[in-house]
Amino acid sequence: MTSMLAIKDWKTSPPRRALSATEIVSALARLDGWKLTGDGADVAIEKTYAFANYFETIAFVNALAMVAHRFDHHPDLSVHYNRCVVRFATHDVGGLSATDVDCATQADALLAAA
Ligand SMILES: C[C@H](O)[C@H](O)[C@H]1CNC2=NC(N)=NC(=O)C2=N1
Repeated sequence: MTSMLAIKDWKTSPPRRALSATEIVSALARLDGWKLTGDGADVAIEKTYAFANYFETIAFVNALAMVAHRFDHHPDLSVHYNRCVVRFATHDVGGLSATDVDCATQADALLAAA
């Protein structure tokens, strides 16, 4: 069993690469509510999660921090009273990688019905 504190070691994984435009379009079609934002070095995928109150918002942020730690992949967050804007990009490839799509999927899974 893997500890919740285990961190992904990208050094032992195949190098990541930037997704092509076609791969980004097809990944976004499979994701719920995620959109492309920015351009060039600022490109990212982004989603706004809505919550009932501040406690729910922060609970989500804390759960997302565990995903970020596990993947060693850290989203930009805009945290508000009842919403959180999550933005994923991969600095190491200067664009979007499969890791952004995987982390977006994991973020959605945090809120999926049991
Ligand atoms: C050394 C470390 O694994 C890398 O710098 C990781 C850390 N977190 C990261 N987070 C994001 N969003 N993109 C990255 O390229 C990235 N790289």
